[in-house]
Amino acid sequence: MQVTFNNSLNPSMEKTTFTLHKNGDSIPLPEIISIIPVKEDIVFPRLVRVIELYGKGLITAINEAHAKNECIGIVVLKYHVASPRHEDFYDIGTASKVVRIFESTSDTIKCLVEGLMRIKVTEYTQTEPYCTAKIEELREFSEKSETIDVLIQSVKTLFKLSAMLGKALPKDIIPMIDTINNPSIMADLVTVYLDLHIDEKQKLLEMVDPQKRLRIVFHYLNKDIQVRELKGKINDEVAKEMLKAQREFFLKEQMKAIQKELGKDEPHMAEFIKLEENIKKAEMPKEVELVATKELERLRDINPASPEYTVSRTYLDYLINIPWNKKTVDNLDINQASKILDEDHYDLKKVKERILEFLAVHKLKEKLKGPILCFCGPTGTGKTSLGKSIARALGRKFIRISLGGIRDEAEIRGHRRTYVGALPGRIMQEICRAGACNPIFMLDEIDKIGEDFRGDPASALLEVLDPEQNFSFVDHYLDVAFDLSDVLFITTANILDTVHVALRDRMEVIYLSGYSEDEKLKIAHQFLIPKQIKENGLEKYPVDFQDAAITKIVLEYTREAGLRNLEREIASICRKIAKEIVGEAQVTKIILPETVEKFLGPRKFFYQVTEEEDKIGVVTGLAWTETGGDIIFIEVSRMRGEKQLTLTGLLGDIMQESAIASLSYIRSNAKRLGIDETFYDTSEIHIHVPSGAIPKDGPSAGITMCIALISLLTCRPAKREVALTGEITLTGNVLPIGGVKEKILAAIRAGVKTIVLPLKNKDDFEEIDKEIREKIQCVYIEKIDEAIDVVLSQKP
Ligand SMILES: Nc1ncnc2c1ncn2[C@@H]1O[C@H](COP(=O)(O)OP(=O)(O)OP(=O)(O)O)[C@@H](O)[C@H]1O
Repeated sequence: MQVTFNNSLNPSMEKTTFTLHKNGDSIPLPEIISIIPVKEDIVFPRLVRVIELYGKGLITAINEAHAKNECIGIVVLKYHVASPRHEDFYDIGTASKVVRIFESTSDTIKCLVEGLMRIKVTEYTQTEPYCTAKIEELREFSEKSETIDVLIQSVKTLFKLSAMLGKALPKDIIPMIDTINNPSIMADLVTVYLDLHIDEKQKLLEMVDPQKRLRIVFHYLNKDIQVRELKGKINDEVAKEMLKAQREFFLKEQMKAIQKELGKDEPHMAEFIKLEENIKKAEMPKEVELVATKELERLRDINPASPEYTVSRTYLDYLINIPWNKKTVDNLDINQASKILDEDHYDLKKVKERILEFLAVHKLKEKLKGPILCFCGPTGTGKTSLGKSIARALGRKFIRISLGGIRDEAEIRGHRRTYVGALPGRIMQEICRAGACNPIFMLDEIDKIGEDFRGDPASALLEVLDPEQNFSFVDHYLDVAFDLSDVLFITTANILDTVHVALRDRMEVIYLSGYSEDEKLKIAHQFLIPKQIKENGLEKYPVDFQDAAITKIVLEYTREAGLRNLEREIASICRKIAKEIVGEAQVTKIILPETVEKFLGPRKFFYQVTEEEDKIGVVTGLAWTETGGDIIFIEVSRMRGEKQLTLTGLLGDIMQESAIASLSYIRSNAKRLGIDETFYDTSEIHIHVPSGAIPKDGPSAGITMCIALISLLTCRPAKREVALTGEITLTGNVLPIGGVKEKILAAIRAGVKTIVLPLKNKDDFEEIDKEIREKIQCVYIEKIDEAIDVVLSQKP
């Protein structure tokens, strides 16, 4: 239904044209009129509108009223029903005049009506073919007041404002509204253009007080303006966003074109899209994702031909490939772990026990945080392979890096990206390679870290190994924090003395000592031989290694506390057998001591001290090296000369000082020891430790050197079968030393019968297996003098 404003509405004509009284001369208002129900909109007095009606009854009513120039009453339906009856009509409506009929068919009629006044239906008098009813006029209040004038002005202003804010209105309505001063017309006209529900408009029609209507209209207009303002604001924001998006799109298109010109064409765009996807997939922490996104933005601006592009790209690749949140699932079944450890290693009860405790705590606490384990012991005693077993038992990835000889801090923590060819440190590189953030990380040979002008790698490790700090480890290259707290670090060392004090403090040391001959025999049978047979493809040609043959290898072809060389020699024999099989020669099936010599050549080591004669000035000592214990022979000789001490055999500072201390002790106690007090005035003393190419150090050869000197100066031969170890002080006290088990094993291997130990090492000796202890006699001393008669024979 379209509403149009009657053009004839102007102040001068208002009264004559739009007001109608019962006695008015245009159309008389009869007592009974036809009632026309409309569905949608209300016809207000003094306004015209086009209505379209259906149904024969209504068409007849309109046609008759038009022909007879009679009034009709237009009322609105309360609710939409298929065939409405008069109960469904509102009582109050508008008496109207049919101004013109546009078209009339048998079914519809379209006409222009003009509202005349408010009426009330009092009683329906006819319902067929159309309704007629008795009506009465609803007279409007018409007093004038200042309030009404102000209200009219306010409504005008708000209406105009609403139009300015985008209210859709016929184009000549604003100039026209300025001319209206009648409050009733003003209220009705504005009501027509308000977006109100039909019920609300009906209420306004029913109100006879124009001032009240004006107030309500004012209120609705106000609300309408507020909504429009809000809509405008939202629209502005949306438009701004749109503009921004359009601008970005436009710029990106431009950039693409520029990049294409510069040679950075589509393939690279595809690469960037891929990188963007990968960044999202990498599950990085929020702050890292931000860094990566920024770097990607930077990468877009770099010419792919420039070296800087590669640097930036490599950096991004590292950020993407770091397993920020990728974990392997731990297998915390203690029995299974114990089985795996036993499968891989012989004995090592204490170590295995400690590892199982570790796993048990992990199972209870969920997060394995705590001391870093450090396996300390001679080479080849199974430190690295234990680490592998733990990884296997836990179901974690295993990483191993050797710290031996590392001098540059950047090896641990990476170079800053400003350096040419910068890369992340070994820690982050290996974690990237493992693809999980919770591997077992073995830092091998922590005792061999160096230090120079390029920094102190040990200090960098302090952060890595500190559970309180390593949750935010920052690699210099990556420059973002990575959480290392899920990584299980295990370190290995041969000796603890050279390990940085602070590092040692962070670790729980588990000692692995060397193996005795018997143990080696068992390990060879149970582990090393089956392993080498498998590795050399001899599964189908079983080889029988006799005990005597293995013992021969252990004694004559290896000199170690561990098993590495033993395994190597066994591997060598297996290879020789493999060659026999392939060369179709006669295949050796049983390995006897003779076969060992045939395959491995002449013996490599001569330990047997019993093979040598007792001599003056030559004493058997025990040393502890990285390969375990070893025996050494300290030789001293005296020549004509004057107060000179010569030391040879690549002796370290501590060993040299021990030699000087021994000499001083003898010189100051010469008389008591039965030595000429002036011997040094006329002689030069030379102390030599054979195997001159091997560096030796440590204080434990002190008492050996002292006894060698006493032997020389008293001309009493030293028993070769007696070996000594202990530190000496200037007053002749003997101090305890380390590596007792390794030294004892080496002594037994070499055929030593008696060993002289500092009294304070008694506990260490008693901790060793009884079987081993029974093979050697031990003499404890507190003072060097107590060793003299044990080691030296009487003058010949
Ligand atoms: N108790 C053992 N039972 C079975 N095999 C063992 C045992 N101890 C060591 N091995 C074997 O000895 C070989 C050498 O061990 P591994 O490499 O672990 O020595 P390591 O202590 O790490 O030496 P390094 O200090 O030189 O690194 C391995 O093949 C290992 O399987």
